[in-house]
Formats: sequence, C-alpha cells, structure tokens
Amino acid sequence: MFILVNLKTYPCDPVAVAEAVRDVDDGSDARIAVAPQAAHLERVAETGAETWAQHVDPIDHGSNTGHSLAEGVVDAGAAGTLINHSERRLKLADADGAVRAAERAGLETVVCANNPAQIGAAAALGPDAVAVEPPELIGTGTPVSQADPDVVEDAVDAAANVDPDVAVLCGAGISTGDDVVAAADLGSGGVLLASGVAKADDPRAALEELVEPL
Ligand SMILES: O=C(CO)COP(=O)(O)O
Repeated sequence: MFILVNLKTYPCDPVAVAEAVRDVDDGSDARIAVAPQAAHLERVAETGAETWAQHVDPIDHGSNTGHSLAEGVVDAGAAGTLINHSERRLKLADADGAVRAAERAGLETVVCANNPAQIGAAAALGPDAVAVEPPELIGTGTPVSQADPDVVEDAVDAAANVDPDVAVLCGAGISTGDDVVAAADLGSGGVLLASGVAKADDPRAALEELVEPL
C-alpha cells in the first residue's frame, strides 16, 4: 500500500514528520511519502523521506509570477506531485496541463477527484494514479472506507474502465491501520491522508499505528 501524507498548511514540524515517514517506511512493507508545503520541500527532501509536492501549475519556464514550476519542485527534491486536490481545484484543461508539466519534469502524478464520476476524467489524463476524496469527509476523522465504501469501489471500477494501469488511492478521514486495511479490501492501492498524522500529538506513533496491520 502507498500511504501519502499530505501536510497541507497544518502547523506541524515538517522535518520531524518527514523523519518519522522515512523511519516508518524503512521498517514496513508500505511505501510512505510526505507532501509538505512548497516552502518546506527542500528541508523535507533532505531527510531522505520520499517527498511530494501538493501542487504544480500547468506552466513552463518563463513569465509565470507566483506559480509552481514542476522543474522547480524537482530541484527542491520532490519525486511526485498531487494535482487537483479538493483544496486546490483546477479546470480540466489546467489539470491536463499540470499532468503534462509533471511528466516533462519526471514527477510521478496523483490526480485527485471528489467522486467516482470525476475519477474517469482524472484517469483519462494519464496520471500514474488517481485519488478519490469526498470533500465532505475530509478532516472529519470518519473514514471514506467506512462512511461510503461504494465511493471507493466505484472509483476503482471507473478508473479500470478508462485505464487498468492507473492505480486508485482513496482518502478523507483515514487515520488508523484498520482504515488502511479497509481501503485495500475495497480495491484501493493506497491512501491519502492528512489530519490523522499532521494533527496528531505524536505523528510518529500515528504512522506506526497506520502500518501496523499491513
Ligand atoms: O485531504 C486529505 C488528504 O489529501 C484528507 O485529509 P484528512 O486525512 O485530514 O481527512
């Protein structure tokens, strides 16, 4: 299972979380990566943890003030990027452009979608993976795998209908090892989560608990 920990803009210590991600990844069969704020990418990548950007823009080198260039996040140490997170939504054409920019720079891509209907469109952009995250469950602590298992199964089917090689992650409310196992049982190849680790009193313990049943 791929566990991608999105730190959003939570006021956690990104380096401490990244060191925990690195160590727990080393000691488990799961693949764990961390997506800090853009300003923290370099310090996080220096820990040796697999580091992802939260977003890249559909741009190339040039006159693009305030944008995030795919090559720039690679220079900072990122190996992959989220695209079209529910908190950083893009028009379809811009999501497409962001996937192309990420590919150009050699970044792995996860395109996010709110529901299974959007997953088909996300998969059609040709990313490495898609992630279904119902916005109403994000940050609630109620796991999508429990609250709405059909969302995960339908997303897996929708992606497979477009491209069986596109992996499907799920997210929203995931915080325990049981949630990760439930996601896997529904056909998900990984989970995307944030508050369960970033807001935990002890992020390292939260990560250890997540991978414990795997
Ligand atoms: O948006 C998410 C991950 O990108 C999910 O957030 P929570 O894990 O806090 O529900």
